[in-house]
Amino acid sequence: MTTEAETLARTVLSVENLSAWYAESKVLHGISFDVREGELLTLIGRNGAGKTTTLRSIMGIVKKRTGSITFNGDQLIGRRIYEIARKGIGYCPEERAIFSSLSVKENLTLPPVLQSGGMGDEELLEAFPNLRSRASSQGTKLSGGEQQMLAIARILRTGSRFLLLDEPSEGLAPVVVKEIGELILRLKARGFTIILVEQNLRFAKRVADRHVVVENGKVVDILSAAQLDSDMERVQSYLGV
Ligand SMILES: Nc1ncnc2c1ncn2[C@@H]1O[C@H](COP(=O)(O)OP(=O)(O)OP(=O)(O)O)[C@@H](O)[C@H]1O
Repeated sequence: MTTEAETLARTVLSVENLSAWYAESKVLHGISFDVREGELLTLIGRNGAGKTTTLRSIMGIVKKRTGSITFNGDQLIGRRIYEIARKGIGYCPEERAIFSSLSVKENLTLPPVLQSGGMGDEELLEAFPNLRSRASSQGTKLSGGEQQMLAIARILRTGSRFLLLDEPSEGLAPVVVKEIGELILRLKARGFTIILVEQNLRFAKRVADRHVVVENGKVVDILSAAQLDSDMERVQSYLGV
């Protein structure tokens, strides 16, 4: 059943028949899905299914791609990374990309503000209290959870309202995964639209509205949160768990 909110929310990102290559190797084979305003969508699937490549294709990091990716009606295929970032898409890669020689404060202030409405430094330190006490610590001296928080905080400063988060829970202790989950839910409550790549189904289930299942570079299923709840076996079979 479609809820009234789903019917009313407009489509922000539309991916249609997306194929992508690394050199001569084709890894995405016609991916299609839509993301609505304020929605939190996960990409789930086994290792190597093509989830990260989908995010990297949206962001323009994977350059050889065909099909269509429209963001607020603008075509992203053929656009460069900085042009895509300027449209208000923030990407948080799996490896977090914290600059090791820079302090927390320097890491935070490095990316340019691209859109108005980004969080100010004080607002960010309020939202991420553990970063305040670590403000002058070197990036790599942080715990995995703190690095993940910093990586997310950094894109919030740019003013992006559409976030691509690649496995933010990876390698973190359960208590930290819970904190990251709470942070993501707070962002959702503030109206951010999010695509989350996630292998941790329990985590994905807690935060998402819909789940796109990717297998061998194709979308094989799209499930609502309610469908995931009632049919965990189906999803687990996709993930081979
Ligand atoms: N830089 C690269 N050059 C060549 N092939 C790559 C590169 N990065 C990924 N691949 C290949 O592309 C396919 C899709 O990888 P991708 O990283 O998108 O998968 P994934 O679903 O995100 O899985 P994972 O969770 O393991 O990152 C895999 O077969 C992978 O080996």
